[in-house]
Amino acid sequence: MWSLAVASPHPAAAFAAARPRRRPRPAAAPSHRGVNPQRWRCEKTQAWSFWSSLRASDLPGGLYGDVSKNMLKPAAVEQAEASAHLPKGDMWSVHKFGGTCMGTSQRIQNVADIILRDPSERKLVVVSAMSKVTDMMYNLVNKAQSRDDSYITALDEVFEKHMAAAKDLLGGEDLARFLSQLHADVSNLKAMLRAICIAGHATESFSDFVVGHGEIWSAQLLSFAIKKSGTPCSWMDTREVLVVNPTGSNQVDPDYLESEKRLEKWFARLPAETIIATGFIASTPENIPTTLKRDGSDFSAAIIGSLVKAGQVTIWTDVDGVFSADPRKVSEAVILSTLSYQEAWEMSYFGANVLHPRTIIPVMKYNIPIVIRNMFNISAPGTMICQQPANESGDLEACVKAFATIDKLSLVNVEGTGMAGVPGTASAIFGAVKDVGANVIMISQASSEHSVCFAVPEKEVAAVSAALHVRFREALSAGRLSKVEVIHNCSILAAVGLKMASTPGVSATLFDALAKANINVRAIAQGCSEYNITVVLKQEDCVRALRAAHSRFFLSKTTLAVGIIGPGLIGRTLLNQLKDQAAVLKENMNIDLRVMGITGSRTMVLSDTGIDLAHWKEQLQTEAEPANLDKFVDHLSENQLFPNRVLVDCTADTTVASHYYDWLKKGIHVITPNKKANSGPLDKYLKLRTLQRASYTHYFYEATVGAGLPIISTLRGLLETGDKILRIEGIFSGTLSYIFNNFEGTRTFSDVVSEAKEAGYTEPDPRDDLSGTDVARKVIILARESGLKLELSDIPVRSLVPEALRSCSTADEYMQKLPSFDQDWARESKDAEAAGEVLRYVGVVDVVNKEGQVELRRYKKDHPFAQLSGSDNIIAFTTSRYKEQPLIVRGPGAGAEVTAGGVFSDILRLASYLGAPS
Ligand SMILES: NC(=O)C1=CN([C@@H]2O[C@H](COP(=O)(O)OP(=O)(O)OC[C@H]3O[C@@H](n4cnc5c(N)ncnc54)[C@H](O)[C@@H]3O)[C@@H](O)[C@H]2O)C=CC1
Ligand SMILES: N[C@@H](CC=O)C(=O)O
Ligand code: NA
Repeated sequence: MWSLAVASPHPAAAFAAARPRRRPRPAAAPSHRGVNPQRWRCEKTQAWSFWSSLRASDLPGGLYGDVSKNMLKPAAVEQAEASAHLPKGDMWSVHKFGGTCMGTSQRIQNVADIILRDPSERKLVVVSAMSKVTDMMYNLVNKAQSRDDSYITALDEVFEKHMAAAKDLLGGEDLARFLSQLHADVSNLKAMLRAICIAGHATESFSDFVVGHGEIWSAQLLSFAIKKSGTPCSWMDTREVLVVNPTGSNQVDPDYLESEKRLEKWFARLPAETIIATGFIASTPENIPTTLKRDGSDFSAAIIGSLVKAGQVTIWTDVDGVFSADPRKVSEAVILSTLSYQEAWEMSYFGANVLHPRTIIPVMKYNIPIVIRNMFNISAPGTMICQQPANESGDLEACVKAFATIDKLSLVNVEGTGMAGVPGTASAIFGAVKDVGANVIMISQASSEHSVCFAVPEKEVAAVSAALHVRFREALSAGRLSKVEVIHNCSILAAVGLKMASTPGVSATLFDALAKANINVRAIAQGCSEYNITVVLKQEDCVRALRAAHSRFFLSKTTLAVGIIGPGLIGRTLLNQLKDQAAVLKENMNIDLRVMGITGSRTMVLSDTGIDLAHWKEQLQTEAEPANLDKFVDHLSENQLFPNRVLVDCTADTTVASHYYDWLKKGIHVITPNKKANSGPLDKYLKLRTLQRASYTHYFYEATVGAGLPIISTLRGLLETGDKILRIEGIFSGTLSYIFNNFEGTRTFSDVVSEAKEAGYTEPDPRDDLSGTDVARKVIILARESGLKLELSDIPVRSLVPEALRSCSTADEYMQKLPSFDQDWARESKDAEAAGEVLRYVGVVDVVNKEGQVELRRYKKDHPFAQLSGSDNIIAFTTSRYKEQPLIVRGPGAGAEVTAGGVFSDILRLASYLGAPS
């Protein structure tokens, strides 16, 4: 079972400590009167009427002989004389233990201990059969029906299972009594199954009668186990008490009045304080054995809880309570401490295995709280389902309690202008749907009335579509309806919460979370009951949608699946920074970054849950597979665990950059220090930016200019606040800055270039720096950011690569040959020095004249550009607001740590755009 998590503590959260406790009476006295111990009178027992209720016509002629007499004598009859005086004043505490809880003798003993620890004066415990027994019993009937003799050995197994449990649990007289009853039951069942085998058929009531023994034995075992400790305890065969009417389709309706009467009679005979009742089984008004069908023992507990007006019904299971979302899909799902009846109801409708709505109805009538608890983790307080006061806080998180999903649906869209204002269209549509017996999960119609869409289970959609085509044949051919369209492979995501719709912002937050995870919503429904908002989406997006919505409302971690392309200098430095900072981000900012893949140009490593960043290098050597960018991207985008995906391109590769458009289109965010996309062909750049602006997918590239320095963000800030950029001028190359800052005196030009390369300032190929191309790219990036439509080829560049070295085939060859030009550089530098000047390689974006320049210029020694050191960049923005004195950003503009830091801060910016605290 999984259930729901709680967003904020509710007064009822303290329930665990005081459980079970008195429940305030509902304001209006319920019309249905409960069992009143004062009114119980001793009446002549009717118990045997049930046991003789198997109709003669149901039994194969004569074979059963005296079956009813041989059956275990009901506890009611057996113990009728042993009536203690009735306790007064306190309410019943009703418990229900399912098959898993009653799975072994040890577990039955644990159940007994739980009951004994319950301080309530009156306890009524509903039990299922020991685990697997119900299936074993159905199997007996099936075998007998198909005339398979092995039902005999199968019945022996059932016998042995219970005998073994009894021997473990009981001793002395109790054991002997249980075993003799068990033996008698099994002999009767053997005779009955033999009859079924001969007839080759069992009626439903025969089958229900056989199967019900599982509950009878488990109730007896538990009652003996409790009695062993000296506490008086009776067992109740609920077939004597619960009366239900079959309502077709595997459902029954309890007859509360008749059940109450019978319960009173039962208590009149047996006014016990601790009662173990059989779950699942009941009888018809004609005393024919039946079961509660699919609603099972939970329903038994709820009906009995309502009959005795219990103080509380505790459903014991093997999970800690109701989760905020399916924990198999959302690892951060939390246990809800409280849920209203309506919320629990909605959740179970939307697929959460909380409690069947029918289980909630009987107890809801009397405001009886249901508590779901884990029998294997008694310390967990569980989830209390009760009537909750309206949430007055207006707090979004408190409004949305939980999320649930339903898969394998199809959306049917009936569309056409002929529907608007025509009464009866909806009735015709849903009449056709009803005729094929399909179950409509949700309906949505926009007020234009031009289309009605609804969701049905995938397996029913073909019949629905065919029926609609037949029903609307004329309207379709006359054009009054344009189409009956089926959209396959859909899922529903439902946000559930009592006070959602009256709190502004809930749906905005939900849809924003979905939009940011690039999830397309196909249809929406929200009733005015305000309990849920339902969205239909593509099934493949459903888990991501669930996670995105859950993390937004529950302030759980903003999770981000990261793919790193190019673990070179910047890539590996970034990976190190991520490793060092991950715990802090989780702790302080609720951001959970998972590197799901790292790819170089030859090999790649992928992970479903996140690569261990302390060992990625070894993994890339030992566990790697051949690099394949498509597979890498698919791996990231198909991961269901993390709704938000980002690719970080740390290469300098043009081909990698050419994929950004497709990635953004897939909803994958892109972050990069690679300048190729933004300085490549203008049309592609514009297409990329247009897509980015139109979508919720982000593309950040701060490190492409000035590395970690805030250049792009400063420019954006100026533009977005309405400033007008006139000119951007500066030293944009860390490498060239370093070279001209350090190339003085006796040092050779080639030595300083080698130092810059060693320091990690240069591009993978240092000729990109020396040729001025890198600066030109940055000028283009800033020019385009400022609105100029320039191509790289529009920028005249003075290359510092000597003509003779331009044809070098590799960077290494270039570096080797560079010293032969040191003389030329020494001369140029000396000339400048003689004039009291320095050489500086500058870039200019002249927005006024719509052009860019890249030049080697000489500046006086007192010019700000002459004051730099190391790999400093300096960028001066002259704008309408910063006209007299430009706005200047200065600092190291190249190097592994600062560049990786710039990329990292883009990742965090993305996380904050996705909802992480800023
Ligand atoms: N070094 C610096 O100070 C700064 C660098 N950048 C940019 O950072 C990027 C990375 O620079 P570095 O780390 O210094 O270069 P690098 O050469 O050390 O690393 C690049 C990595 O990408 C890999 N790679 C190349 N093509 C690939 C492909 N198609 N698929 C997968 N992997 C591929 C290479 O094998 C290498 O491991 C460049 O675009 C550079 O312009 C930006 C600002 C400053
Ligand atoms: N090679 C570049 C690195 C940053 O973009 C530079 O030297 O500035
Ligand atoms: Na920058």
